[in-house]
Amino acid sequence: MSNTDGVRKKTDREKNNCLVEELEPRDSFFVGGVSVKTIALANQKGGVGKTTTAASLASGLSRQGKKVLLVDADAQGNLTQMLGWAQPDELSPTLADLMGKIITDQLVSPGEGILHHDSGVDLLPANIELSALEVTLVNAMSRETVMRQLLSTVQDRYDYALIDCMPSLGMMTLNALSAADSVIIPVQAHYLPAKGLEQLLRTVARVKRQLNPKLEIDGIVLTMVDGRTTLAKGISEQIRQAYAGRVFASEIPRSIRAAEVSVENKSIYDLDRNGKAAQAYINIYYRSMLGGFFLWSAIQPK
Ligand SMILES: Nc1ncnc2c1ncn2[C@@H]1O[C@H](COP(=O)(O)OP(=O)(O)OP(=O)(O)O)[C@@H](O)[C@H]1O
Repeated sequence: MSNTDGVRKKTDREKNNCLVEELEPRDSFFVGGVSVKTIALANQKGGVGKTTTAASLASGLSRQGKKVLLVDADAQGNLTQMLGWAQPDELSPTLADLMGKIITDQLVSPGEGILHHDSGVDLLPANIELSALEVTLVNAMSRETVMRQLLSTVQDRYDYALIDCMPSLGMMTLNALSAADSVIIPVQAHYLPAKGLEQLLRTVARVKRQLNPKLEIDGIVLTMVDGRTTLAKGISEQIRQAYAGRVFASEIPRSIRAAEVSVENKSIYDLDRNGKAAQAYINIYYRSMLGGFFLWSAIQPK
């Protein structure tokens, strides 16, 4: 794949030129930005480690003394459950209620609906109601920037906001990308994700051009890498070659401890502070704090 890399990039640019659908132009473009460093964890493929990565980066940043808000933007409410709220459907208000208030022009009090976890990380929870809200968003004014408006009500309270996106490229993910300063893309090193990744990168490019000029890509994180198999090593190598310069050097290994993060209500640092998964997440948040990669030129259509 390495010797065809130059050809691939050219082809991708051509694809960008002809396949990019235009987003409806909206006056919402001019809504003020959020001043915390806001990072969206996005990949339309399910089960790739978005939620585990969001929770692990948040705990790590919190341990560095940063004030961190986690935003569960997935109707499955997995992040909400991971942090110990086992019945997300019984919570109120949730992200859906608060975004609904923004849509209907009601006042949202700063901090409304935010839950405080013992670890020091705060959470805007989600539940199944977010699915209905996503349908409502389609006909809402400034529909792509409702989350950005909501997060602007707490912008002075946090150093970081991490948004755990749905496994889709629908309205909620567009809202997350419109609210974010940067995006981290977890990719499971288990199959070749080229097609899905190109689609995601084109979506990020459209959002940057049309809704959120400050949006950057922090990088692709390879997750659940099984270092024992030559298949995983080969796939990891191929992804690094295909997306040269856009992949974090640190890989998240497949590990029982990392899997336990989703059920133990403990962070990877509590479970295995010196393990490879914890160390890899530490490297990634340090890299992200430094501004990630400057990769934009690689995916901008000419
Ligand atoms: N490094 C890892 N090693 C082993 N298992 C992992 C690792 N990271 C995540 N998992 C497990 O993989 C599953 C999917 O992870 P996670 O929920 O973080 O993915 P996701 O992309 O957020 O999923 P969804 O798209 O459904 O929201 C979970 O059961 C989680 O515990």
